[in-house]
Amino acid sequence: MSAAAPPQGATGTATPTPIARWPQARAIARRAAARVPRPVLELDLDEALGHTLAGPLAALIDLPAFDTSAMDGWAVAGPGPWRLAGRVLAGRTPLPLADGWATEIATGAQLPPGATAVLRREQGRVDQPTRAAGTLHPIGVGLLAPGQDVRARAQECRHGEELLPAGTPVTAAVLGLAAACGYDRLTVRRPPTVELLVLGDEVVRAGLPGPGLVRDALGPLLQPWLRSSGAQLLGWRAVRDDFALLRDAVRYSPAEVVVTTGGTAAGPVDFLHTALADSGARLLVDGVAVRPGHPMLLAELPPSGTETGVRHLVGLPGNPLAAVAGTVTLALPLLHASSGREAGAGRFVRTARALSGHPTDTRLLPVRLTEDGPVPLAFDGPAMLRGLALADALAVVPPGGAAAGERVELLATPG
Ligand SMILES: Nc1nc2c(c(=O)[nH]1)N[C@H]1C(S)=C(S)[C@@H](COP(=O)(O)OP(=O)(O)OC[C@H]3O[C@@H](n4cnc5c(N)ncnc54)[C@H](O)[C@@H]3O)O[C@H]1N2
Ligand code: MOO
Repeated sequence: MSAAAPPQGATGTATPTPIARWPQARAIARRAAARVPRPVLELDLDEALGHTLAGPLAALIDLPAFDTSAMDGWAVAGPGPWRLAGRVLAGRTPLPLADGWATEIATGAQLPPGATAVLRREQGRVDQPTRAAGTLHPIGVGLLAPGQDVRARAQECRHGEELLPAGTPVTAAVLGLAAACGYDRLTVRRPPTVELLVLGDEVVRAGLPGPGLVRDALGPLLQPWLRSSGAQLLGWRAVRDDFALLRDAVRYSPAEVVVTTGGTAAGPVDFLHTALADSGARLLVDGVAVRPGHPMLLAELPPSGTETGVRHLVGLPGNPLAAVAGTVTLALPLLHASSGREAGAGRFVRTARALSGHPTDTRLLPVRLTEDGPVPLAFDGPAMLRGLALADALAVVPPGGAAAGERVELLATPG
């Protein structure tokens, strides 16, 4: 027996787990995350990007906070022509405006009390006998409607109004909205920590692969996907095809979620199952009725030295598109749920053409979205990424295929 081989007896779990249907596998992954308590953190806005809101975001002020001019021009009171006096710039407090008067105003400036509308610069002409005084005449506009070109206070939201639900991913737009309504810090879920282990002696991380070797496609592909799930990626490393190395890498990983690639099948150096059994892991999913990717698995790991809570391992198959299928089926649902993100309603489109499926299993198909719905891309074999790199989404084709006119679910492929 080589040093790479598992010990006698460590040949897998005692009770084989039945192959899960694809929707069931996703649900199991989400449910597994529910067992993990998830504390909250307060972060400055510039640290919060990519996290997930722990509670609803409620406005701390009215938005806008005051009646605001939507245009450069004049704030006017009553019907024109108007006598002209002064100006209001953004950021200044205006004086009240009496009926029949107008004052020059900038976009974003606070409307003077008493003003009824804003006349745009291009809609007015000023007779100005002196620099201090003049008369403003409207050109080409009839009676100004009350509130014309005024953004009324609280038009967007009222103080205390809920703007976003708990579980919303913090995007750049969320940061902008939070800042606009008064936040300096956000309360977010503490992200789950993840470590990526890339298995396989044949996998090289740089340069042109030599004879019999392949370049690691999954480290570069999966790191951004895992990060975009709301998780904190602790790092990734290559693990050689050696039973003890793999077992220890899994056992002592500091992460709450370990994601492995390769080693899921039954090859002579596919040690993942035996390493899990030897580590006291409990398989929650061991194979999924999906193509590609059917050897994917999900296991619950006992606590490690550094991580004392429940830990999980997602085993992705080594074939790159199969690993992608495992990511969208098990890894992302687990990590989204751990981050407090909602499952979402799912996105469905009608397919104009029939999509061929697997006789008994769900098929995940890289597609381009056109006016006719999803169009399958060529080069969609389990070992290929050429189709995926051009894809807008993965179409979920039910067992037996989808007929023309049928609705199919689309899974987003993170950017
Ligand atoms: N007897 C059986 N053999 C296989 C089965 C089966 O059911 N019975 N399933 C096949 C399917 S389907 C898949 S998928 C693969 C899964 O294999 P593993 O998860 O054990 O992965 P490996 O054997 O380590 O690698 C498979 C393939 O992928 C290449 N690879 C691995 N890692 C990377 C990487 N990081 N970047 C690029 N390419 C990678 C590796 O070189 C192999 O070509 O098992 C089938 N066999
Ligand atoms: O199902 Mo495998 O996952 O075909 O490549």
